[in-house]
Amino acid sequence: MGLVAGIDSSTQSCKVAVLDSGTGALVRSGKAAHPDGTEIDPSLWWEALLEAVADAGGLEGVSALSVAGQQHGMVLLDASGNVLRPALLWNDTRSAPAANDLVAELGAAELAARCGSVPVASFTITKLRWVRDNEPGIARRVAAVALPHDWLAWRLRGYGPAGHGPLGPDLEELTTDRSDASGTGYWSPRLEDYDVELFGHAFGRAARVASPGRFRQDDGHVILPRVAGPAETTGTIHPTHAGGFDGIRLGAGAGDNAAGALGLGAMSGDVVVSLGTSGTVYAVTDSPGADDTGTVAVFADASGAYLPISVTLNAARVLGTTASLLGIDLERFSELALAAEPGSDGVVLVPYFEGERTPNLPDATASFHGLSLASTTRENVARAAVEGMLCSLAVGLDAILRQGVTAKRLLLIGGAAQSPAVQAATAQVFDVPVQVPAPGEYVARGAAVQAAWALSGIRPEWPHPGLAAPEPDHRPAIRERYNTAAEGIRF
Ligand SMILES: Nc1ncnc2c1ncn2[C@@H]1O[C@H](COP(=O)(O)OP(=O)(O)O)[C@@H](O)[C@H]1O
Ligand SMILES: O=C(CO)[C@@H](O)[C@H](O)COP(=O)(O)O
Repeated sequence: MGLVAGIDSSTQSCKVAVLDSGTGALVRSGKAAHPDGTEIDPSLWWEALLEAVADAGGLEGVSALSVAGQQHGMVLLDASGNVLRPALLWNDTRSAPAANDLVAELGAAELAARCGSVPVASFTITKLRWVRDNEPGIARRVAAVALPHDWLAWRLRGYGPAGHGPLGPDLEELTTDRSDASGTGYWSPRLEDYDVELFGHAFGRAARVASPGRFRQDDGHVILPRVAGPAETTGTIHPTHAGGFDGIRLGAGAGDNAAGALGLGAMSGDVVVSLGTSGTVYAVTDSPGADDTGTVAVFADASGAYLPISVTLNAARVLGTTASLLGIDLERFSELALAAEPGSDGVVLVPYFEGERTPNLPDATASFHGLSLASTTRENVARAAVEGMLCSLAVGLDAILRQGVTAKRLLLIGGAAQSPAVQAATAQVFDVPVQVPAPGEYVARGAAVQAAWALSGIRPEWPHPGLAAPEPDHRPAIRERYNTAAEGIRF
């Protein structure tokens, strides 16, 4: 039995899945937590990755591995490969004014045309503009900019600063993939290339693509990771980081949502709703769309196609926060929500607890609406939290469908997808047949798909894990009440 491994280094944790390369059956898995926060020292991701690999029983028998990661995180490296500051993550909103500046300077339509998206605070390019304006001393020392999965893969291959990488700090060996490059805001899905002029406009410094084997002259250019192809082997894991095993191939890696699509085998006609720290709704399309409203970002996927996506800042933690408010655990929370009627008797939660990315309201806060003496019950509050989390994503799906995407099946994944209340409410909020794959880490599974693809040269078609299917039960009134409440919010 050949083995492949997939890693998901996401916001709240690092997950490792070791699978049978022939059947896709899960053989063993591991997990390690990440600290909370919107800016994190990448060395904590590295330690969690090593801990999660150990928790999964190590890499013995593994022939290939890929790393998927939370998107957009800004890892700044100096010429010696040192991380210059904690990484600002996708959910850090301090660069919202910088995003507004870029839109004011270049226009939403031009930005969307050049790099597929209207950048908001989540995008790497806005974080770079924030560093230029607020940390000029650091900006001057930046020799390379990497994303979380890029940096972890570079470290796994043995590169790193003195004392942390047996192969030394060769920045020319940095690689990424098209799906994660899409989230920088300076890589174009249409051109399949970086827009280095846009990078220079935002950061005030010239950039070039990493060139393996190039003798590094300090030409003053910021190095951007080379974009590897979907089935490319970018190197091997250094034995030091593989428990002494040598020759384990490393795939290109991916952004977590694109890896999730690979893990599900999502194809045209599928839409995926992922309820993790972020809420995402995305489809797989053969051509890039365009959206200059900012509701939909046009990313590349990890298979050579495209991934129009809408993302919210507030997803699974809406339920955790509300459960804490009610003093109950998530299992009891689901029971309570199911005890309420669909529509929560008119109670609506607009869940902008951390501000919101879509719509772009970084300073917003959450709000309850429709509370009366009769409707203010624990059951209605719980259900309103579930419905509000889903409705905010349904707005994004509407925008994706307006691009001509067809939704024949909605696949529900992410930690909160395991909630029976979430599964039932999804069938009521969305007017698309819902299927819930068996509990699993589909981002890590997708990274393992990529690893198997790099190993064999053929994209594996592993059988689809078991699916639950809540009965269709669309309740348009839920969205109507939510839209009325949300439209009134301005920050
Ligand atoms: N049964 C459940 N009901 C509601 N939320 C859940 C449930 N199980 C896990 N979660 C939530 O899912 C989140 C973790 O999901 P995950 O997809 O791993 O997140 P991420 O990939 O962003 O780290 C946590 O916030 C956790 O509280
Ligand atoms: O910002 C995005 C996608 O644009 C998020 O999807 C992040 O990639 C974080 O993912 P999770 O940690 O929530 O899985």
